[in-house]
Amino acid sequence: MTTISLQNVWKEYEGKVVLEKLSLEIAPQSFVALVGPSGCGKTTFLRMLLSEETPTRGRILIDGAPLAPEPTVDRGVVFQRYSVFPHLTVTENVLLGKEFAQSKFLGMLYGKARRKALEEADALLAEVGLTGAASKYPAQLSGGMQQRLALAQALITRPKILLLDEPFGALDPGIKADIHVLMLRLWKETKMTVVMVTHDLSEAFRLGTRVLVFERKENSALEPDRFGATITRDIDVWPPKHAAWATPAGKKTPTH
Ligand SMILES: Nc1ncnc2c1ncn2[C@@H]1O[C@H](COP(=O)(O)OP(=O)(O)OP(=O)(O)O)[C@@H](O)[C@H]1O
Repeated sequence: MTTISLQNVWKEYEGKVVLEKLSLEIAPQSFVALVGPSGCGKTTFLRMLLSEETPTRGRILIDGAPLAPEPTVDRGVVFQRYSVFPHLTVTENVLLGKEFAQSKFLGMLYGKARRKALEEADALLAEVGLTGAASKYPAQLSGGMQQRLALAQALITRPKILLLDEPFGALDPGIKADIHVLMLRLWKETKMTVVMVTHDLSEAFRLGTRVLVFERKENSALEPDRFGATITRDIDVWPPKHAAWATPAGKKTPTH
């Protein structure tokens, strides 16, 4: 159960204001979809939640405590591309998430710990419909399968927060629809808080419990760097998804 709070957060790069006056409470188990014009700072927002960037002003709190200064395993991330490592097999890619979590320095799992991690990886691969692809390399998978793998890799550490940067943006519509069903199921089962950037409004409303619109309210031709984007719309999606998306027993996971 993770609450994210932003208190008057600003982000500037070399005097250029990208984001301003972000004050926001994200309730536990929310699925927040972020939309807005290109370049308005959506990825920057995610990177701040991941501690890859720090706010220029303001505070970000997780369950009331300041955000850790570096990325931690309780925050998973999936990008549109390049989330997985091409030289590792599907299973090795999933294990890698676990290995990073286990030991920052050695990064390898041995003996009993490795066997346990392998069991977890197998279960997760089954969950995302990739059992048959365990020994393949990412280049041998379709785009949809690669994103399923990226999800499995992000989920092996059981993050409390999952950050998604246009994860399904490059997928064909049919494959996208299947992975949406999977995403909602994973979100429900894990009880994570999800924050997803998307350019696709219908995706935002299909997956999100809440849709945030980022836009620049003010523009100045003379001082183009003066104003950043902020939240201009904050929409609770109706009907609420928690009840409607109960996982049926004997679920079926497509494999593309
Ligand atoms: N490390 C950086 N140094 C300087 N400027 C940056 C840096 N990262 C992002 N920016 C600038 O911040 C602004 C917002 O970028 P960001 O990638 O967050 O936007 P976005 O809304 O995610 O865009 P898109 O929808 O096109 O992916 C852009 O003007 C970008 O050039």
